[in-house]
Amino acid sequence: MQGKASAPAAGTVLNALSTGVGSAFAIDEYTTATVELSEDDGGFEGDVEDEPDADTRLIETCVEYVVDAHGPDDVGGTVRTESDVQMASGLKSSSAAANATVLATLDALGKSDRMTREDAARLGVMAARDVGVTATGAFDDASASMLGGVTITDNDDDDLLSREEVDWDVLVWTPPEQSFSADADIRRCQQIAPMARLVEDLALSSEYQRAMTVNGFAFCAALGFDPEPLVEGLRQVEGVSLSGTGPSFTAVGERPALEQVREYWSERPGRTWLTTTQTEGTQIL
Ligand SMILES: Nc1ncnc2c1ncn2[C@@H]1O[C@H](COP(=O)(O)OP(=O)(O)OP(=O)(O)O)[C@@H](O)[C@H]1O
Ligand SMILES: O=C(O)C1=C[C@@H](O)[C@@H](O)[C@H](O)C1
Repeated sequence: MQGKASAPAAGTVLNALSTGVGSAFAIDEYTTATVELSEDDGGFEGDVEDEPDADTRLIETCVEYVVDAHGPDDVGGTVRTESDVQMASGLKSSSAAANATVLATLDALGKSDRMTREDAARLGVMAARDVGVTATGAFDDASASMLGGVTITDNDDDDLLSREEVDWDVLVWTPPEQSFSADADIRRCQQIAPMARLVEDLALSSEYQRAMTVNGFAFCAALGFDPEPLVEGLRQVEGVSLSGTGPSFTAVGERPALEQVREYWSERPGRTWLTTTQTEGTQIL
């Protein structure tokens, strides 16, 4: 029994580490999961392409929870992910890996109609909480990746507050470093809650680009990132932010303006590339 699914990465409008309310938008870069199940009870083994030392507990736990809920007894198997974006870079690869794995496992079981897509994202969030790779559960990131478009969520109760489709070009700068969400300084993020509430108000009014820019300055300050890429971005576009807990930055707007921003950002170490928003969300292949 084999199943395969592909989930988009995402960028941040509002980081949820401050108040529990977060917002993210899906981008056209993917993590793909392939799940093979067989009738044995040998457990589930995960593997991340080109990352032999990666922590595979998240994807193994996602397979296990789907099989427990919807599969027969005595099933074991493997799960392998391949990704366009590097892990722990602020582009929600953990949410994409979880979403792709949950839908690939349902596909392998022939049970893809058994869960709504929102609940499939919630199951991945539960696995992420249980293995400790998230601060709030990150239902904002998971819902954006599962449903596509831009979502706003309350991660305290995994509630979807809003979803809207947007059509932006997106510039991404990913420095070579990693920054794990589970290691972020939550206390400092909570200290900037008045700024997060302002970002939330802007996002709920669909002023996403201004929202993400305020988010960017606030969370660069709280998490100790240099805000210079934001200042460079604002010369050309209205929407620019630190993504997630970093270290990536994203800028959104029209392509010619983003090509100008790329001139500044590509002077820095790491990878700078252009992509677009994505509206289809996670797909079974
Ligand atoms: N492609 C992948 N395949 C399997 N597991 C992954 C993958 N990407 C991330 N993970 C899991 O998620 C953990 C990293 O989670 P983290 O939330 O820090 O990264 P991120 O999602 O890239 O960052 P952010 O939440 O800031 O966007 C990894 O240690 C691993 O357990
Ligand atoms: O781990 C978490 O709870 C989160 C991590 C980042 O991606 C944040 O952007 C997100 O809002 C919440």
